[in-house]
Amino acid sequence: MQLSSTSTAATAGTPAEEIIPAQQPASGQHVLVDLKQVSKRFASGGGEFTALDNVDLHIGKYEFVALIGPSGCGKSTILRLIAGLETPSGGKLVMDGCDGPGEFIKNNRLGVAFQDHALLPWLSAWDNVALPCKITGHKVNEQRIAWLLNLMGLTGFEKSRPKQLSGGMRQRVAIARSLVLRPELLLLDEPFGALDAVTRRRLNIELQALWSAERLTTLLVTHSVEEAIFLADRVIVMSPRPGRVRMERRIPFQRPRQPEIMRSPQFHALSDELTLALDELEAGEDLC
Ligand SMILES: Nc1ncnc2c1ncn2[C@@H]1O[C@H](COP(=O)(O)OP(=O)(O)OP(=O)(O)O)[C@@H](O)[C@H]1O
Repeated sequence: MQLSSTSTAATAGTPAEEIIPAQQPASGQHVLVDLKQVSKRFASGGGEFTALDNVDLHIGKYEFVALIGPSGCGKSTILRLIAGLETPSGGKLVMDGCDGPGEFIKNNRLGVAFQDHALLPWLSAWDNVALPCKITGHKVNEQRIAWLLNLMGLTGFEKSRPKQLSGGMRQRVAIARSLVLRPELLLLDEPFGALDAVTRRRLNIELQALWSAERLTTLLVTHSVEEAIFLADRVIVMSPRPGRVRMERRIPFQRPRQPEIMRSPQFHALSDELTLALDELEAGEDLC
């Protein structure tokens, strides 16, 4: 299969009008995150290694975008650039009209939850969620913490320490923590990667509810094609060596989405198409 970032070809079960030109939020949508021809090079063995090459990626306000691609294609590097943990070697990162993520970080407009949940083991679930308030000198909003813990199915576990919680619960505490300061933009890097399929599916439903309730803009990195299709408005496929955006699909399912959509022919068609694309990229086929 030929992949193209500007593909307009219809796929089985996916009407042509639902496939939009590459890397664009829906027309008229306010662009919150705008990567313009962004490159990232790392020092490597006395030379340089290009992790990202001319990446164009636009995320609209309130959009849910999922990034998938073979290991090492630069998905986490994109998240780290947006989170201000790395700086671009070339190109521009514009966030809500400002140069770089500084304004987002300063004003707590950014929430981050990565696979390694990094909860403090000596604090309770409640205190871990409250931690960003304390670090930034914000008043601890007890009502909001209770609401977030409830939304994440953690009511009754407020006093539990991380080691007393399951992996899924710890991940949910980390997501609640990332949201306590009411960020507008949520960055999720494989937040459910280490969990079993059943727990993962349940958390996907909870995450969807949370995304709707909070009116969040979300960028999710995942290795699961099904997770990407279930959650996202758009799925973006990257290729490795160097990392580039190769393809994208707009996901047509209405919200709120029920797990039953995963059994629909349209879901299967999208899943097959994206999985095939990943297989080809993994095999290193020339897609240009
Ligand atoms: N700080 C760094 N220094 C040197 N190389 C790095 C650094 N960070 C990332 N890389 C390299 O950049 C490439 C992209 O890494 P990145 O973690 O973004 O990929 P990924 O798509 O998220 O991978 P995975 O799916 O396995 O998590 C990899 O080859 C990685 O080794």
